[in-house]
Amino acid sequence: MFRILVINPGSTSTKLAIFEDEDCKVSQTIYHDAGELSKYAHLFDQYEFRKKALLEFLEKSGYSPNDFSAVVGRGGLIRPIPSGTYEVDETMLEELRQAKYGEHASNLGAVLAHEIAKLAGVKAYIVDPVVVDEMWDVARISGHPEFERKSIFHALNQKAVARRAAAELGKRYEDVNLIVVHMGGGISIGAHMKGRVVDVNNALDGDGPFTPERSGTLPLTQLVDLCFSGKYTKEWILKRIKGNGGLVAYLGTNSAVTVQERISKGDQQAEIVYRAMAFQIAKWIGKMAAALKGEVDAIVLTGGIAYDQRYMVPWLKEYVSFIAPVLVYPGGDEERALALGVLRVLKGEEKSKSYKEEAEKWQRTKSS
Ligand SMILES: Nc1ncnc2c1ncn2[C@@H]1O[C@H](COP(=O)(O)OP(=O)(O)O)[C@@H](O)[C@H]1O
Ligand SMILES: CCCC(=O)OP(=O)(O)O
Repeated sequence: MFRILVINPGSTSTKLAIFEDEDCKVSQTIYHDAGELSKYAHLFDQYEFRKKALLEFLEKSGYSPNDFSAVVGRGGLIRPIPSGTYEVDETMLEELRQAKYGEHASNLGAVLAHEIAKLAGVKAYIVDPVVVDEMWDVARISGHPEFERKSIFHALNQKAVARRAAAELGKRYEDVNLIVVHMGGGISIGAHMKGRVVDVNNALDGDGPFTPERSGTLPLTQLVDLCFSGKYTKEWILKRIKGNGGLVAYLGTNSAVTVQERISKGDQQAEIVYRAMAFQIAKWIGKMAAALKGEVDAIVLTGGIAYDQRYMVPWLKEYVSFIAPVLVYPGGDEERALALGVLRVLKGEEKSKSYKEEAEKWQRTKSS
């Protein structure tokens, strides 16, 4: 039996789980509100507080680092690579610690996994990091050669629920076309064509709907004017785009649960903002339907906000049911997908990939 510790840091939560082979023995989701997170100027300033949550989880569950066969963390902002299970290595750790490719909570996954794995003398892994890139070249073109659209999204959960949806449709993932919508702290909408995510919004940039904590696509000229107004620092503006945008900016909370409570008590401002989020998500689903030329087997809703059966799910169905049937997987399958990715390696069913080799290979294909 293999026992695997799973560490999944998200922008609004830390999710932890312990698996024994395929069985989840214990799991916990800790939500972090916008006020708590706003104390930290940079992502790595959150390291100790997220580590404390992890150690408390281990203690409360009665485990110590020595109990694990391997540790797996959510994969963060590194260089673009194909889908798969990767051993955490020094190059990856250094890039994450320096935030060489940007800041996001997922960057903490590999670093925390490495720290616990080192104590136990076992290996640390990541699976399907947020930079998995299978995008068509035509989807990379932004509108100006100095700007490139990038594939940064909830790759792990999108792939996991897409496989589940395909199985539910009685087909292989490689034989279906799906639009997968992950609604968490960030929101990504991916066009999955026969097992490949051929287009997706960059969930971290101004590309997509607004989200609990991000602004999404903003009117460009107004943004440029703000940048040159002389009133704000670059950090302040970036924080409005990611961290203090979206629901946080309009309603002062990153919690869709709080917004739903406010709507149910008659808060009209909360209702119009939350409805606008649904409206923007629906329009992105429409874009992805066009990318798939209308051949869509199903639309799959997932992530924390897909638990919202009162407002978000029915609103989205109202807008997009004409495209394809809508399947709902609330929360998602991230912890299981992380554990199973490592289990396949531990059982010898699959080889783990080398980050350095795959990143260099990806770069060579791009430049050839
Ligand atoms: N039962 C629920 N109903 C509606 N929204 C929910 C529910 N549970 C969590 N959420 C919302 O989902 C969002 C977080 O989703 P999650 O996928 O956990 O995000 P992340 O991994 O980015 O932290 C938050 O806005 C949270 O309030
Ligand atoms: C980095 C893209 C994935 C993302 O937005 O994750 P969260 O929803 O956890 O912020």
